[in-house]
Amino acid sequence: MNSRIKKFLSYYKPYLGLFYADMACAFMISAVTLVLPLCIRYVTKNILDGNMANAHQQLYVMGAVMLVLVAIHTICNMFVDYQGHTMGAMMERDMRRELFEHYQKLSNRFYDEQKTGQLMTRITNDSFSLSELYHHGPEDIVISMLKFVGAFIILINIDVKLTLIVFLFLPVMAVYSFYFNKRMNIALRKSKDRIGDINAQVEDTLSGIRVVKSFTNEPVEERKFAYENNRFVQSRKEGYKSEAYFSAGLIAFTQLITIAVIVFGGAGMLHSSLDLADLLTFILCIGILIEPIQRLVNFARLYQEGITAFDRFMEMLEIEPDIQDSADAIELAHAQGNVEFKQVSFKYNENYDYVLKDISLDIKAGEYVAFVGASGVGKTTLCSLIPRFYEITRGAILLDGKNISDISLHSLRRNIGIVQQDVYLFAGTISDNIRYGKMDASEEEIMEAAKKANAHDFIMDLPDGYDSDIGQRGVKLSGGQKQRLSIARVFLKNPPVIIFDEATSALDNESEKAVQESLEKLTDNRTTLVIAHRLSTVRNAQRIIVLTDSGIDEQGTHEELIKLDGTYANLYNLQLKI
Ligand SMILES: Nc1ncnc2c1ncn2[C@@H]1O[C@H](COP(=O)(O)OP(=O)(O)OP(=O)(O)O)[C@@H](O)[C@H]1O
Repeated sequence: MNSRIKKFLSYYKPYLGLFYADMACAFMISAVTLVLPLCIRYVTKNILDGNMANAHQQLYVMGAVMLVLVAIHTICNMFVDYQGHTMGAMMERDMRRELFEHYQKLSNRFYDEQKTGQLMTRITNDSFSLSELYHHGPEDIVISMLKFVGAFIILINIDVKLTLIVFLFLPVMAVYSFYFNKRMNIALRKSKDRIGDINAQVEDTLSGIRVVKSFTNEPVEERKFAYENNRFVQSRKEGYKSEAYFSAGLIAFTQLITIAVIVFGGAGMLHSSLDLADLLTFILCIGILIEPIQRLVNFARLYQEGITAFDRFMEMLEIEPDIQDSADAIELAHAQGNVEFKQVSFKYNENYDYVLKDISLDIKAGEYVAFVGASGVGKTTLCSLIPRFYEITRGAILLDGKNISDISLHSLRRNIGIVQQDVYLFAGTISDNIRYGKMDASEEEIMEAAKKANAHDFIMDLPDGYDSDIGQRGVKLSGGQKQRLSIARVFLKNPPVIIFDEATSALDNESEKAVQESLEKLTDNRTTLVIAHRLSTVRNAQRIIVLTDSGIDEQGTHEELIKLDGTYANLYNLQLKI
């Protein structure tokens, strides 16, 4: 069996009991639907013809039988609707969890190329389409087949000629239904895309709401939004038009078939080849015969959408994370913090130029090293290679003498703390965000970390202290406050190596001083790599490494480099003038 089909079916495995029960109910629904008209036929043909002695009693018995059938039908319908959908939702949850876990394994290189909105669509909309197929697919096929074949057998047993007349209509009806259903699907897909465009537009405007307001460009944004919003209505209009043709057409076909049956069946009655009970049963069975067509058309749509979603799901799942643990990766408990670059070269993509070329660098445990250099020269890139956010192209990076590609990713990253330039805070409270450094930290530990990060005082000034909500991405905090929270987070993590990518945007003097002080405390007894933009950070460094496009240009202490009167001295003098 094709491996994708196998994978598709594997999601049923934990719910086989529920699946079989669902199928059994689908079978019962079809059976009862077919037996009911036969009961009505029996009543009209045998009980109501006035020849039965105990007609009254028989009538009540049949009434009771039909009541039981209706009860079974109702219970089975409820089971299919409730448990069947629940099974679909649980399968959807399983697939979503698998994809989410996979997303977390994919590397930075992957995310550099992707749009977050599209990845979100795959994990939400696509899994929903699949859950519908998982649940309704088998059920629709079973019910449709059983009803269609069952109704056909009943009809042909009543009157062959009349059945053939009905079957003359069916191909036309099927073609008509598939045609309009296809158009409906195209419009449906279009309107889903339009919703995606509206989402993107809203996200864009709301993310940049401060810029919009500062330029008083609200009308411009409203126009852009109105454009997308109107395109959505247009696509919906097309969809509703096809839907109207589809639904009204199906009703018309059913009515046409019923009229044909009444006319031709009536003629049969006049010629005494058919009685009233047969004609009545025939008319009741027409609905049962036609309903599967509608169901199958619906199934075709579900199938198409579900399989497309499954293909997209598998495409994503089959992307191999390009940074993984090696087969015999070692666990590094607590590193000392010696970091060595051996002839390291790196480019982001095969088609790009090298960002770093033959970098060799030996940083001793506990050393405080600052990287300086022009913007875009590769300072951030160099540091992001140590936690293996990107795989180096050539050379080797060693942590305590061990090649980082031989260390398990988890233990490597556990030993490295990073304070990013663009601090990312999660929606939630101050406490939640600091705890991110150590998920089992106590309230005392959190407060201790905040104190070390010079964050405690400003936190206590907030109305809810540590329980204050910081808003989406920490919008309710200043740049310096966000940075101190991210430093507190690293204090809790307590790694032997830290990378501090200094914020380029200027902090006010007080904030800068607070950040600087907390950073100094953080660097105690740790290997510290600072991507420096400010003179104050550079001056404190035991070693300054000056990067240029051609690699490491100079290294030494501030005094040594000033004396050298080279690139660093130039940079320094330039900053002083500003
Ligand atoms: N994810 C990425 N994909 C492709 N190229 C990238 C990526 N990130 C950075 N670059 C490129 O790599 C080069 C080095 O960027 P990097 O951010 O390391 O420089 P930097 O020295 O830290 O700059 P700055 O001081 O402005 O932060 C730049 O030319 C940049 O355009």
